[in-house]
Amino acid sequence: MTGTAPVAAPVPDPERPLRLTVIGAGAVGGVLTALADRAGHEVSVTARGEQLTALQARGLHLSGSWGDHLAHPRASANLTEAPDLAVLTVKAQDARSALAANAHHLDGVPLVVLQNGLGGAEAAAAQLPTTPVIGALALFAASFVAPGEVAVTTPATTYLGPVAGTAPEVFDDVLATLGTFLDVQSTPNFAGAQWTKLIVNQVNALPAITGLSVQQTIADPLLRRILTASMREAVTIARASGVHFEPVYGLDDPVLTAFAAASPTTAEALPQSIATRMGPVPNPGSTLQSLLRHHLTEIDHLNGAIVTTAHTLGLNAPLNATLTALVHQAEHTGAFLTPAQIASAVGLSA
Ligand SMILES: NC(=O)C1=CN([C@@H]2O[C@H](COP(=O)(O)OP(=O)(O)OC[C@H]3O[C@@H](n4cnc5c(N)ncnc54)[C@H](OP(=O)(O)O)[C@@H]3O)[C@@H](O)[C@H]2O)C=CC1
Ligand SMILES: CC(C)(CO)C(=O)C(=O)O
Repeated sequence: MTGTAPVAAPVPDPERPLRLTVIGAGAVGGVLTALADRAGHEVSVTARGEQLTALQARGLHLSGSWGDHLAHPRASANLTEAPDLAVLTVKAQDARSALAANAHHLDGVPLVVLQNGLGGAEAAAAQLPTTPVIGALALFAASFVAPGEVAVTTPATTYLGPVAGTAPEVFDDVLATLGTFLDVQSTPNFAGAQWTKLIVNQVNALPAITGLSVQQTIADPLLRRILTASMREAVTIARASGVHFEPVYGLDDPVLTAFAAASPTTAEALPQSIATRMGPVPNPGSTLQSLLRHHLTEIDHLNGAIVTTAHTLGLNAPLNATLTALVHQAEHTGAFLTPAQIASAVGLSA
């Protein structure tokens, strides 16, 4: 894959385990916690609600594509000491308050911000000016099965990119450390990689509106047509704002340029290739998972980011705007829609 460089992982030193903390150990953070613990690192987490109670009482159980492991990380509502390395894995809308609550222990500590959407890592760097920040984009899929239980439904690479102001040697150290338990690659243009991931995350909205998995959504002819159209709209807006798509998950600038130029029917091959990569284990996606836990979603940072970008250019992204509104409707009503209802809402004939 061009523009990315695999890194040889160092062997963890049993004499001095690395003290890694995961801020917001939900689905993705839970997976990182269990993998890091299995690799011999000393892991602590912050969590809240039922998840915090379960972690303190029973520990954290990982299952799925990366095997089974039971970890007993130190769990608290907020950090109680400064770690060697921190990873922030809360949803975008919780990032600012989670960082504010832990800022005192993050001074000078390398912080990986693993978050979908645009600008999360950059916002963290602006909020914590004395903390070196590294951006991360996970392509593996993680499910929050129950408090204390997480599962990997699709194994895949996590892409890391430096944020302006972070020293190259700090970035290299973090890449090597995460490489001791995770499949990681560096990406030089992190903003371009965030955009490519945002195109992949077009798969999130329709499952949240229908209650279906990503794979079921893409298998449905009507939903696949809507998804293809929303992805094409997103690529068009990105290109209008001068984005260069970095290689992520088999997508890159030439692939997405050809996707936007293809006939709508030919273009459907792209979401189908994403479903194939995701494999057979149903993946609800992180947005539907928020809804199923009766939480607000990240949708304003996903399809909503396409709408915002369009507006800054004096353009519109009507399909992404409607999908954003339909996810908000599902947040408020708790009811799912059928493919035909969605087609009617977005003005497509069934
Ligand atoms: N799940 C996936 O497959 C993937 C997710 N991502 C991205 O990774 C990020 C994390 O997603 P995901 O793991 O699914 O989200 P989750 O909601 O499962 O995990 C986030 C956790 O952080 C907790 N939390 C929020 N604020 C705080 C706080 N201040 N202190 C302590 N804990 C807190 C949440 O608690 P509560 O439940 O109470 O809100 C929740 O348990 C998102 O940006 C997502 O888009 C990227 C790739 C794949
Ligand atoms: C890659 C994918 C689609 C995995 O589910 C994801 O990023 C998400 O669910 O938010």
